[in-house]
Amino acid sequence: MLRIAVPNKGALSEPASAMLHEAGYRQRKDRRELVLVDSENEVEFFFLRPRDIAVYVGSGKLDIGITGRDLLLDSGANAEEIMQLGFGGSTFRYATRPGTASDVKEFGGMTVATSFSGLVSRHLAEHGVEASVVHLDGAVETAIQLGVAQVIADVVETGTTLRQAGLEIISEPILTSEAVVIRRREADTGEPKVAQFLRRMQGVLVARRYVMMDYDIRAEQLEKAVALTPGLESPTISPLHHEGWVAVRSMVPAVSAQKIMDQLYDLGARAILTTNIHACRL
Ligand SMILES: Nc1ncnc2c1ncn2[C@@H]1O[C@H](COP(=O)(O)OP(=O)(O)OP(=O)(O)O)[C@@H](O)[C@H]1O
Ligand SMILES: O=P(O)(O)OC[C@H]1O[C@H](OP(=O)(O)OP(=O)(O)O)[C@H](O)[C@@H]1O
Ligand SMILES: [Mg+2]
Repeated sequence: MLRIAVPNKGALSEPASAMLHEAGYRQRKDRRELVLVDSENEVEFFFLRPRDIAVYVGSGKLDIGITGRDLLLDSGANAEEIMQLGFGGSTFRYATRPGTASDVKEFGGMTVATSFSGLVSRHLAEHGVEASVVHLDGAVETAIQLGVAQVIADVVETGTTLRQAGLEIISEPILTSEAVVIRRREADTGEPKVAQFLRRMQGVLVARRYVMMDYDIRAEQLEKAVALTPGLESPTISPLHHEGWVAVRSMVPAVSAQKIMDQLYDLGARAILTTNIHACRL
């Protein structure tokens, strides 16, 4: 059985379970379920706090985990990221009240409040800044108002939380994060069960990002049309009963599908259809 750690709460929990469900795995129906055996797929899921997942995977107790890159790096665990999952995107940044500082280098002698003290201590040291770091569990924005710190370092997605706390971002992001699949360092990612899991997750990513496009076009315009829809490997071209016409089938990025349809129409293509991809293996 492959043993996989999944966030049991927080921002990554629901999208992680949704993605696993799309990949054909059983997922829990009740949030109080902490372990779930999917015997059909020979996988066992452990629903754990996102912050603890790198620790379990790094120690080798669990084979694979889904967590945030920021949490992985903060943990210092013996684990590495092996796949990006395209959700839970955020930046990790410093913020202060306006006028406190305009660069990390000015934090010397100040106190920085954060839930990611490993990450922040390392970042300050790399920049040669001697500041104190106070570890808080969450809602760190309030630490400034309460006089516990002059600077905070936290996850920023839309920036709403910072704005509402009257804080402004300082400097470039400490890092850009998203949900990732992690594995213990030195572990074999080519191991068949792990490779199959990664292929399934990759299949979901492709199914979410691409649509299948079909259209008919005059043979003399085929090269121009194919340049617009090159596909991942190469488009399928089939003859049509109507002489001088061919049918083309190709995968295109979902975000540009409408624009490509307009361009194909202008080239003379007709019966242009897009359909969602439900699942795939490349
Ligand atoms: N607003 C957000 N948008 C995107 N990702 C986020 C957001 N908030 C947190 N994350 C990401 O989610 C992961 C876990 O953080 P989260 O805040 O969900 O866990 P937690 O703080 O342990 O749980 P909780 O907030 O429920 O106590 C981190 O990788 C973080 O980058
Ligand atoms: O930029 P925004 O879109 O406002 O999102 C960022 C906020 O989301 C997270 O908070 P969460 O709800 O997880 O609370 P926590 O601080 O208690 O973990 C994070 O810690 C920020 O406070
Ligand atoms: Mg949180």
